[in-house]
Amino acid sequence: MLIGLMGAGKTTVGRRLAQRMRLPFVDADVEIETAAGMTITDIFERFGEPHFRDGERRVIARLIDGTPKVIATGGGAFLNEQTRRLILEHATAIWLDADPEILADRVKRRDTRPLLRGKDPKVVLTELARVRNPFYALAPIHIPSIAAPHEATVDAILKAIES
Ligand SMILES: Nc1ncnc2c1ncn2[C@@H]1O[C@H](COP(=O)(O)OP(=O)(O)O)[C@@H](O)[C@H]1O
Ligand SMILES: O=C(O)C1=C[C@@H](OP(=O)(O)O)[C@@H](O)[C@H](O)C1
Ligand SMILES: [Mg+2]
Repeated sequence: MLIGLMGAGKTTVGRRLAQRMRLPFVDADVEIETAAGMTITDIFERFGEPHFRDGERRVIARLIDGTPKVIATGGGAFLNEQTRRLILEHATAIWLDADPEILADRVKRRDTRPLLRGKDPKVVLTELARVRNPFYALAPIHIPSIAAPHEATVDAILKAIES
């Protein structure tokens, strides 16, 4: 289960990790969008963040309950106390970690993250790192999300899982 801030690479690295482990890959954000029949941006706009977090918790509970898989969470999932407990008790949490400056650069390409809309991503991500990193640090595995290739990050994760 990959956790960490927006742009850390949970989705992209998670997909490669799953291929290497020959496990199915699921992105919780995609599952939420499918279940709700609308985009994350629309869920935030129409129902607000608490409603999104509630759906996120239910989706992650369902995914954890199923067959073994690699799961990419959305960056805020681990901050919800119930979701965090589920993940820590029933999955292997892997924190993909990078500096806010690097993350800000990576998230510029897509405009699908409601928390960053119309704001300076570096400012938002610096504040989120301050608040969230102490929680992410509860994960048993901590991996720096270095610059490409993703394969190097996947190797580091596989090594950490083995030991
Ligand atoms: N280690 C990396 N080096 C360079 N670019 C990366 C790296 N990890 C992710 N990216 C890029 O950053 C963007 C955000 O990655 P994504 O996997 O969506 O992050 P997350 O799901 O954690 O928000 C994507 O365009 C991705 O290709
Ligand atoms: O950090 C967050 O609170 C969020 C991160 C997003 O996922 P990514 O971390 O995959 O961008 C998505 O779940 C939503 O926009 C909220
Ligand atoms: Mg993602």
